Amino acid sequence: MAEEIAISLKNVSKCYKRYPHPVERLKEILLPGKSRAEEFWALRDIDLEIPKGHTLGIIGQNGSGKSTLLQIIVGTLTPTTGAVTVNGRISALLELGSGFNPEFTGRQNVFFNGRLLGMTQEELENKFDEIAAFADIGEFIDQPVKTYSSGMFVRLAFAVATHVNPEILIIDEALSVGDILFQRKCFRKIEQFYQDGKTILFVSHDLTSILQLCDRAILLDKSLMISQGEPRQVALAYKSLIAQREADQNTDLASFQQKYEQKNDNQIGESRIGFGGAEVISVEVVNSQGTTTQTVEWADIITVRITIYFYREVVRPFVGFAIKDLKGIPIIGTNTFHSKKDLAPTLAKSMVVIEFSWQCYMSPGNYTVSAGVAELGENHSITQLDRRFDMLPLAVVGNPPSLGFFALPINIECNVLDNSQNIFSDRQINASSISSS
Ligand SMILES: Nc1ncnc2c1ncn2[C@@H]1O[C@H](COP(=O)(O)OP(=O)(O)OP(=O)(O)O)[C@@H](O)[C@H]1O
Repeated sequence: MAEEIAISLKNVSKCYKRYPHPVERLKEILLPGKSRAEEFWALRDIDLEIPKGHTLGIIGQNGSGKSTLLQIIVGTLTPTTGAVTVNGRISALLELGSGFNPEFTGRQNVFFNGRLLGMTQEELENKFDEIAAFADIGEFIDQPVKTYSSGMFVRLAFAVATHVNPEILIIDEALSVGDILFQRKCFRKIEQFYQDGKTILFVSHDLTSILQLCDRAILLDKSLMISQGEPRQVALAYKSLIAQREADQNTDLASFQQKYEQKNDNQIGESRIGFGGAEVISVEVVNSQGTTTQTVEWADIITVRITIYFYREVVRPFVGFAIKDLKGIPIIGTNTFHSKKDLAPTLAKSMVVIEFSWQCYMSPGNYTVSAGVAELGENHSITQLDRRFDMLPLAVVGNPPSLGFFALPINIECNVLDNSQNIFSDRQINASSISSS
């Protein structure tokens, strides 16, 4: 059965008028008849369908068109060309302060903003305590919002946006303003929305958040949508783009090579960036028996062995690896520079093998191994010579009793202080305080 579409954009473009100098705007008013504005296309030919129940991450450098796209979807901007269809009630957290009256108190704004978002007075009265508890800004709820810090603002705005029962939730970067505990609370709320089958659009420069929260992503660049699909692939495309921009700015290095291969046999797509000069020839994982393998036992001592060929002399080389989970979230990794194991200068046409060994306490599951070689320059500037993302799949097997990314041996002690209060058997510990840790 075809998926129901929550948001559809067909050939959407947005053109702004820009004046090269403010005086040109004045001239246009005083001497009408001739437009003195220049056209600026903030979005071009965007074709996008977001099925219901999906969480879409939107990635892109500053000025790439992300906010323009969201505003067009929300309806606060009209596209210059193209058509937008939205199926479902939207609640959006766009610019800080939009939808709030600065002179009103937080309490008044909950009602003001809630009404704008389609709630009735009665619904808001019923929800108010829940909204105030989520925002958790204490007595500031009765102060004018113009006196709020940006963190308080986003707390209240997020609380309202997520408690008005939207079918589509749109969040533009706002969460980065809140403190870490509030961010966690918001993430849980977004995950809850996802589980409830709602559609979410999420803009962030933090790729880890995109990987954690989203099941698909798009990359905008200079008004165009240049990549869409699985978040891990789109995040890699973004990293390649950033590396390419850095390379373009570095005119000393004539050739920037970018290779991209799809390795379907491993179900992982390798991505590769670098200036050349050295090459990661191979990466192997070796277990404590000395066997090269892609499946290791939990708690075994494993070695990541990286073989590098240096085409030229590199004065301050460093080599590193990263292990990521299948969402692309880094789990463990280091490099010789961070580990203060400086490598000697290498000669041209030399082969070097570097080994990183550790006891593999990663939780059982599937991972990928990435590796790279780089050169340290003046002022700690870094030139990537060859970085190979997701070269190798790695499975950790075993059955350790633990939660989280690592299953570390945990020492548990119980001291019975008073026979009448055996804390474990009497379940005196508050269950919610355990589960929220
Ligand atoms: N009202 C406007 N008039 C003219 N140009 C505008 C206007 N609003 C946005 N732009 C331009 O359109 C481009 C896209 O802006 P937009 O705010 O959508 O980018 P963004 O990807 O959200 O950036 P950021 O990550 O910095 O928020 C930018 O170059 C911006 O300067």
